[in-house]
Amino acid sequence: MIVLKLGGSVITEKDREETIDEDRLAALAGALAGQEDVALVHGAGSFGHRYAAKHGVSITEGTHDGAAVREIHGSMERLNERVLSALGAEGVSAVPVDPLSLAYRTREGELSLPLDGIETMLAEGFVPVTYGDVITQQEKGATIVSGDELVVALAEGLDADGVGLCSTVPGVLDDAGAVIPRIGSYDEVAEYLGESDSTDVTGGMAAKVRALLELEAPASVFGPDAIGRFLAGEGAGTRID
Ligand SMILES: Nc1ncnc2c1ncn2[C@@H]1O[C@H](COP(=O)(O)OP(=O)(O)OP(=O)(O)O)[C@@H](O)[C@H]1O
Ligand SMILES: C=C(C)CCOP(=O)(O)O
Repeated sequence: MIVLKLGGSVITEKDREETIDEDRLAALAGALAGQEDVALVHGAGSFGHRYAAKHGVSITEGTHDGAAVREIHGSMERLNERVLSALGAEGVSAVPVDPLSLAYRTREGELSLPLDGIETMLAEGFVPVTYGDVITQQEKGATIVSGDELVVALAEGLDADGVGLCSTVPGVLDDAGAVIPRIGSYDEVAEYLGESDSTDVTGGMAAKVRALLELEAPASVFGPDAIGRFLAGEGAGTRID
């Protein structure tokens, strides 16, 4: 099975509040038509990040304010609903997986994500669709979990054969803007890796590469045009292994 993340900046217009990139989302959903054995994750883009920033909540900064949690989570639910309906329109048997209700962080910040329900969804032919969200954390109230963290937890826990991150960029880029074909260690590319270029409380490309290098399964970072190649098992963007 594969774990695939649709980047928030791909499926939304990241600089326009709560705005979907309809054409992009429809094209990605079309590429996934007929696909099974895939767990999907999506990021926040213009939906979750600005509410998280407004309330000062991040992966490490928590809140005990229920209204803040509801506002961040509500925004992500609205985005998830749109992703589900785009997938549904292509006949994908997509079903939601809500991190706030399912997952939590320990006091040390470790993510706990029970997988039995998701495994059963996959076994029954559903395509689970989860997303970066706000989740509770012991002694901190609630913090953000990024879609990238969920990708790692799903890939490890479900023993994925492959991992894909579909982002706005065609891959991890070097200082000349060229796609780096393969990354085997963080140090070889650290100088090129930066933060996201818009409001993003979870880290941009540096955090992604770091997390993907820790996985057993090979991972790829690619742009929306390459999703078909990725799903066909062909080379797409940057391979991280
Ligand atoms: N060396 C690099 N190569 C490619 N992108 C880079 C690099 N350094 C920084 N970036 C930034 O990382 C961004 C991708 O990370 P970002 O977190 O925005 O993506 P996403 O996963 O699509 O969105 P989201 O986090 O909302 O789900 C790129 O748009 C770019 O601005
Ligand atoms: C900001 C929120 C709610 C989730 C962030 O998830 P990401 O866009 O995958 O980093």
